Amino acid sequence: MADLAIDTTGLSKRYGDRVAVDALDLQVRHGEVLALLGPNGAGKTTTVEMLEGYTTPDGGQMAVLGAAPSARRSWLDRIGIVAQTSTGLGSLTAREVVRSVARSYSTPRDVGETLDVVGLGEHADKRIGSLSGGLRRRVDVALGIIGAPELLFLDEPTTGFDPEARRAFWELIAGLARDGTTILLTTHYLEEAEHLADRVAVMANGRLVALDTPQALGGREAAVATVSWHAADGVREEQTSTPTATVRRLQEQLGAEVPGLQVRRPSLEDTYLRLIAATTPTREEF
Ligand SMILES: Nc1ncnc2c1ncn2[C@@H]1O[C@H](COP(=O)(O)OP(=O)(O)OP(=O)(O)O)[C@@H](O)[C@H]1O
Repeated sequence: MADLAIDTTGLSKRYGDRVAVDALDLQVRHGEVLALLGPNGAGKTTTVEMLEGYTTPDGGQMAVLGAAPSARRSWLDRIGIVAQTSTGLGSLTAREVVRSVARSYSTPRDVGETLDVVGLGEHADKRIGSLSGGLRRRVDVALGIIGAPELLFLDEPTTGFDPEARRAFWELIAGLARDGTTILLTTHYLEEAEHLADRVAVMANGRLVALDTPQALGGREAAVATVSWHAADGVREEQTSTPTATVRRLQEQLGAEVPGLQVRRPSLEDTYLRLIAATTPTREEF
């Protein structure tokens, strides 16, 4: 379909006896940010590598930007990749590497602006080998976006980032998404998925076990809420599916400002852990 950036049907991959990806049906719209979550060994990287054209599927169909992934220049020109393993070009500077890769794209971004936007401005002329792990990861991100891709694959992009760098990265990704870039992101950080993704796909044992907005995943919106407040004899808690009515009742009993009032629904992490616990675990996940 023309409005899909990624469209897979029954996509499968096995390694020996091990089914890494098991008949995956996945549709990602143009301009969408989709976060792929799942425990170690769930099949996220294998999925991404098939969509990037690095791994050949054993079964199923896929269209990525309307075509089968390939080494064709015209297709690669529209794709950006930040893989899980980092660049090994330690003896060159970030600017040299990014400038050189920019030449292989037909309409690259400006090199200096790209280095600035990933937060490498003041480190751009240092050898990559002398940079910290987090800064080296930013070089990977710069290389992923230098071609101004329509579709960007990010495989665990912020591993090793400090909280400040992670926030700066989120702003960068949100900006790319606002400009219409389609983004497929794998991450183990639930907060990252919640912050960035339009929809979240949860994989376990090679299968898709849930796909929804971060707000609605696994029935989160409809889940029972916990209302807690400070009473004279300590903290009280009530489970309810009508928290607004409970708060109104508490206001009538305790006054307009209910002391220590909190209304909590399951976090994305609570929901994710529940979804994963409901799947059959494999040995690798322990
Ligand atoms: N090249 C390979 N050869 C053999 N088995 C592989 C290969 N690549 C992946 N696998 C297996 O396929 C399964 C899925 O692995 P994959 O790397 O896709 O999971 P993942 O969800 O990306 O995990 P992680 O969160 O640890 O990156 C695992 O059982 C893994 O051991």
